[in-house]
Amino acid sequence: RHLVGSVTKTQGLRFAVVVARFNEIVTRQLLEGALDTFRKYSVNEEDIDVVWVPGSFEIGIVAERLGKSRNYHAILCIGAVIRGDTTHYDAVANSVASGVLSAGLNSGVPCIFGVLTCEDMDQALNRAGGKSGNKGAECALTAIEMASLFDHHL
Ligand SMILES: O=c1[nH]c(NC[C@H](O)[C@H](O)[C@H](O)CO)c([N+](=O)[O-])c(=O)[nH]1
Repeated sequence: RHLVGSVTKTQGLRFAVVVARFNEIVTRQLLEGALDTFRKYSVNEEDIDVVWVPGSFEIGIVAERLGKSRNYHAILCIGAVIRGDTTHYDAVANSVASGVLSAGLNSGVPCIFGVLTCEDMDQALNRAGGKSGNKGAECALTAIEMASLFDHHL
């Protein structure tokens, strides 16, 4: 048997989106891309909760708490870690990735990694609705597939 999530059967699926305010000109566009995709795939507005956190470092603990609430089928994590001239880029980038992974493993609810890690603002904006597409939209599709896989098969 091949167990696969469907992206067409979204009825009843509930999502949380954890989004970082840091680099908001990027993360707001990632969020819009995600919400547009949820709408396009007929996810009801009232089945989506958006939770804002100060920075990407804070995403993991909030995602785990939302997962443990058992209120959501998947949690989409959105942020933008940009090296630019910050010194603790590596510390933040590495901790954010492991934070999102742990949140999923610890809560048992799929936590989707929609955090950009870029060298500069241009790269980030290109991936948030620019010429490289919108990572927020891509990750919303991943969230739907994983939510459906877990809800129907796992
Ligand atoms: O989301 C980000 N947070 C950043 N730092 C803040 C961090 O996420 C925490 O909010 C902060 O360290 C307090 O815990 C960033 N940089 O510093 O470069 C960044 O690029 N992106």
